Amino acid sequence: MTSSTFSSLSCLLKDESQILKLRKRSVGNVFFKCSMSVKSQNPQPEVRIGVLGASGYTGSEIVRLLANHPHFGITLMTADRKAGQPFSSVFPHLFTQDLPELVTIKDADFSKVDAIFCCLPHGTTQEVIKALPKELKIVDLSADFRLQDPFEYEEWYGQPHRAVDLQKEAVYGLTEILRDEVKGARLVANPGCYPTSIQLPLVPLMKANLIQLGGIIIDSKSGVSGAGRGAKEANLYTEIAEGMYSYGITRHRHVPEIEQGLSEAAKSKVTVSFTPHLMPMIRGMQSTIYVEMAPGITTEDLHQHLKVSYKEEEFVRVLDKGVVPRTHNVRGSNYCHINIFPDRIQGRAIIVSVIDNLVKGASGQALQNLNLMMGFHETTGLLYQPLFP
Ligand SMILES: NC(=O)C1=CN([C@@H]2O[C@H](COP(=O)(O)OP(=O)(O)OC[C@H]3O[C@@H](n4cnc5c(N)ncnc54)[C@H](OP(=O)(O)O)[C@@H]3O)[C@@H](O)[C@H]2O)C=CC1
Ligand SMILES: CC(=O)N[C@@H](CCC(=O)OP(=O)(O)O)C(=O)O
Repeated sequence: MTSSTFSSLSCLLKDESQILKLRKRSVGNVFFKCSMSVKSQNPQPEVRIGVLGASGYTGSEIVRLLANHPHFGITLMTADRKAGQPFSSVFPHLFTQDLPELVTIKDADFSKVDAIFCCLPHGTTQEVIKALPKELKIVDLSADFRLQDPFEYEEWYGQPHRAVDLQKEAVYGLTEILRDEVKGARLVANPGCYPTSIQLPLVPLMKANLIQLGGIIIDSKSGVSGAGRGAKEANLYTEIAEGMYSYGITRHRHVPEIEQGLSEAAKSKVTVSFTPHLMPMIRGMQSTIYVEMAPGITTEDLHQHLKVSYKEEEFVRVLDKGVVPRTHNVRGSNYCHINIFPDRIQGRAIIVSVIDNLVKGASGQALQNLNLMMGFHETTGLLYQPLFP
């Protein structure tokens, strides 16, 4: 099929799954051009989107992804310190789009939107979402609504939860695992980046009782964009370049989120050793997970089970035996690559999982969720191929 045939055909298709099948026989870049032309012929968006925190890393990543979306159009964008500045001066790489100005949340007109991506710091988020009109669909990228138990929130976040009803209402948006719940949700708590990279491989294995619940060791590494765009001494180039360090040892706030998801999958309390590391790279995240297999189970069994579990999934790829997942191979995309290796210690396996923290670990998964909540195919606007190297 030639590029131009693909463009004309896929622009005529309404059903995103048909486009997906077509794309698999063509190239990703052509799909991008097609989606842009659909958008330009359709100036009134079907779904009007607000991005709260559009001047941050995850907010701007939402804006980048929505450039490729045929149904969603941005009609509201907020910022805090950068309110009043033209978006094109805050993020010149996104200058091609016709975007609204950056306003404060106080000045935002929520009658202009049908759905919200909330890309604000945790703590602030619960106060903001509590005050929003109740009919809005919301995907929240912060940690505020991920934990089901308000006391656990208080223990790990150091202050009482101030929107407990919303915390109860929120659905945890690990899309591949909780797709049906996400479809019917009004408020989705988008998972943290580390918990996404960890739960995607472990949840299916736990549900099938293929690994032991004890002795799980998780060593994770993140790019610096995971810490957001706000200026902090610890994130200066001089502090990050040519070195790495672990942080939050035994007390990182993603521990309860990881344990909550794994305990639900195992139907029994799971406790993990989790150590995150900051790496001298901009994007990307790797989790290396050491597990003990159930008696009689081999790494081939784990690999085969994950292959089967994710065989219909666009965004989770279980690599062929021996192929090492690399952050470069998912960069800028919504893909998660996973593989499993035998440990030298008998009975143990080593699982490696990689994502882009800003895409599958944040804005990409958020868009996947909002697509489902609004009744569209979940891959809509997300079929970017990774940016290698
Ligand atoms: N970065 C990542 O990889 C991931 C981040 N997350 C979570 O997503 C959320 C956003 O993260 P990220 O984009 O990295 O953060 P950034 O620091 O890059 O952006 C934060 C945004 O929130 C705005 N903001 C800050 N404080 C306030 C406030 N008090 N009132 C209103 N707006 C405010 C900022 O505006 P201004 O710049 O104008 O001051 C900016 O637009 C966080 O909760 C984060 O933990 C989740 C997964 C991964
Ligand atoms: C490198 C870095 O600093 N990463 C962040 C995690 C990013 C994330 O997922 O944060 P939320 O849970 O707030 O959404 C951290 O360790 O706190």
